[in-house]
Amino acid sequence: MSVLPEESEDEVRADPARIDSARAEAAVRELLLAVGEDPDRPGLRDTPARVARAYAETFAGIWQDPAEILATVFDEDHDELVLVKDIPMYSTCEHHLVPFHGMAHVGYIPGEDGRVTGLSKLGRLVDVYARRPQVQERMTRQIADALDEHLKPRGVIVVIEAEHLCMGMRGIRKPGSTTVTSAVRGMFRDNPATRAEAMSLVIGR
Ligand SMILES: Nc1nc2c(ncn2[C@@H]2O[C@H](COP(=O)(O)OP(=O)(O)OP(=O)(O)O)[C@@H](O)[C@H]2O)c(=O)[nH]1
Ligand SMILES: [Zn+2]
Repeated sequence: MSVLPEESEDEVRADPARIDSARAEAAVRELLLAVGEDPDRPGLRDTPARVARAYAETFAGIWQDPAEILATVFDEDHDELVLVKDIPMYSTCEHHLVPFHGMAHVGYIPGEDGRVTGLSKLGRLVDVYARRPQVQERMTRQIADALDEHLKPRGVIVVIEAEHLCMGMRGIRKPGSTTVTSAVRGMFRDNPATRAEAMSLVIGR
């Protein structure tokens, strides 16, 4: 029996049965025709199938349930901050279907029961919401709300710093600009000092 690493390639590739591959392939072929390309030339012949497979991975989060990820909890009796910083994330801007990417920082203060979840689960949670057509603000809130709902913590803080390729490679063409969004719940929302302390830990390098 083989033991898969935490985030195996197989796992990331998602469930191909969940995507209508034939439909995705036909759509990519149409798009290539629409921009004036020849989808039958040798270099593009396999492209619709490749894009369909890539989309199955890029949008795998549509089919994933955050509750399953956050079902792993440990009784640690910990009542102070748990923060995982610099979680790399790749998402897709739902307006232009091009990537935005950067870092997510996810922290929480466990609830009365002192239960914590596995550290890797915070990264998995980010992926569940990143692998969907997204808007950065919504993704930030969704991560915070999922933690709030499933862990019942005293507080949650989520900060995402990302570069949107739709603002770099096209349109306004401002490559290198970073968009920072935050969502705070519980203690981080109610107590400015707690929030400021967490923010300095998150943003401080
Ligand atoms: N608030 C927010 N805006 C986003 C995000 N991703 C992309 N956008 C913006 O969505 C907007 C879409 O604007 P539209 O005027 O409908 O589309 P557009 O003509 O392609 O806009 P330009 O990008 O300005 O060329 C743009 O201003 C993008 O910068 C995001 O995650 N959050
Ligand atoms: Zn965009």
